[in-house]
Amino acid sequence: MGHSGNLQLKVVNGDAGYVLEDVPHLTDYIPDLPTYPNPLQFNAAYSVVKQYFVNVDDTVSQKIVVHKDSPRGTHFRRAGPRQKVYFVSDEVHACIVTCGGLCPGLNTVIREIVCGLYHMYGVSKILGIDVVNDIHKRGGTILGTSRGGHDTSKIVDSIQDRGINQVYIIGGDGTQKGAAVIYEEIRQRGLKVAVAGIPKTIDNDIPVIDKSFGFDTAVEEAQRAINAAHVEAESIENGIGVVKLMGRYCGFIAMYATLGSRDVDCCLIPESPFYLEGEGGLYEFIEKRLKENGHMVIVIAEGAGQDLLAESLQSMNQQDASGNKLLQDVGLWISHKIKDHFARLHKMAINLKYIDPTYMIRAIPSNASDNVYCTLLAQSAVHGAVAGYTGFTVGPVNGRHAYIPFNRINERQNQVVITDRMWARVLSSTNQPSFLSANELAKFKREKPSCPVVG
Ligand SMILES: Nc1ncnc2c1ncn2[C@@H]1O[C@H](COP(=O)(O)OP(=O)(O)O)[C@@H](O)[C@H]1O
Ligand SMILES: O=P(O)(O)OC[C@H]1O[C@](O)(COP(=O)(O)O)[C@@H](O)[C@@H]1O
Ligand SMILES: [Mg+2]
Repeated sequence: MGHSGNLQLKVVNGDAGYVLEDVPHLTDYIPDLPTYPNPLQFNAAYSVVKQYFVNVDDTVSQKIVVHKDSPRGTHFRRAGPRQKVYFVSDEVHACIVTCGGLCPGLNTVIREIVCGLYHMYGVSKILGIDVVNDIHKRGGTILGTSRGGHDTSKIVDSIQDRGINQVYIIGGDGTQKGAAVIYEEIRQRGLKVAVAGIPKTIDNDIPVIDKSFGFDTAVEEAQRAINAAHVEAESIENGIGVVKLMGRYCGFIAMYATLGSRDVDCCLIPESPFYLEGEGGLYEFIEKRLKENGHMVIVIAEGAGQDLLAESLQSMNQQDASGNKLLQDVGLWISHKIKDHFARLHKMAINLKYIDPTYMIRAIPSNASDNVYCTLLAQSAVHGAVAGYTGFTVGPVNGRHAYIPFNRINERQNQVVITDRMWARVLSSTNQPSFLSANELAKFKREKPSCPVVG
């Protein structure tokens, strides 16, 4: 594993507080590169488009809610086809790589990079990939994936030895950090190789972009587990259904699955600390809800309550090969705690069923809307690389696809902001306690400035 290295930032300041956080271009370090007319203008399918190409000066604003006197803030270069390209078709030798955990839509992105390169730019040399026809109907990734094992020098040696000049890297926060150091090494070696990142994560914790692909599909699949938990719980006296959903450091899947379902009585996420015993605690709430409704459903993100687990179990502080924290099974732990608590109470017999769909929500093919999203991501990445941009991640910012410099994607991870309206919607839909005292809430409001939340 490496680090982000000596990334050179391209920031353009304009009047009235306008800031463009631009992405690198091959001509930044290789002067006098020849350009060619974009072949897209000869493509029959695109002849209906009023304006073939994105204006070179188009940018996408990160901030869309503004006041009369507020600065216009950060902008990113708009994604899309350019009039001039820096590669001719038969010069391009592309490769595609997928890293990290699985995510619905990986095969669609692969397929659409291949199809985009071929149909829009006449490129046929794409390393190791022949037939992509129906791969979008399958979950997983046809290329395989892994955690750990990053050696920048060897990777760039291999790119150089094979004559690859466009690298498409699909992966999450770890992968985008890897992509950033690969780009930096390529720049230092002065190679004409465009590096494009396509952000992937089931947890939806990549900053700046509106949402990551596959997230909607995962939230939809999570409904099946929640529905089963609800059916089980409501069919038996004092039934409790506990569903554990993915989310290592953030609770977006749990939050959206809860809001999508409306059958959930309590949603627990890593960002919102909770406690079990005493007034305002989880046990008290469970007892109250069972008395009112006779059953309840709890959704818990896998990263929630890890501090409580560490207190009662021996914390092992283990990591996977990529340095991600390995978590204790909070779903199993909380199910045992609830069962033990009510067994000790004697006055209330409960029936608890624990459902852990884990990999089922991410090992499935993407739904139709994620497929469309993946297609746009792939095409934006291809347009960017062919136009000579490099060292960028592509993604929608306020609904418009943009090229975002790696440093912005890699500087932090997105989390649910529990002082934002979206979390309030959850609390209001479940009517669960916030588990926060007035003092703690005030502290959260002070400490956590609003950061982007999907939706
Ligand atoms: N800080 C880092 N610098 C360079 N490469 C990294 C870094 N963190 C992770 N990687 C590499 O990125 C790849 C995927 O990372 P991982 O965290 O498993 O998945 P994800 O990309 O989904 O976050 C691994 O090969 C890992 O070695
Ligand atoms: O068992 P694995 O493959 O390491 O993946 C499990 C973890 O990956 C995640 O899905 C997140 O990883 P990604 O950001 O790579 O999608 C977590 O929610 C989960 O804890
Ligand atoms: Mg990760």
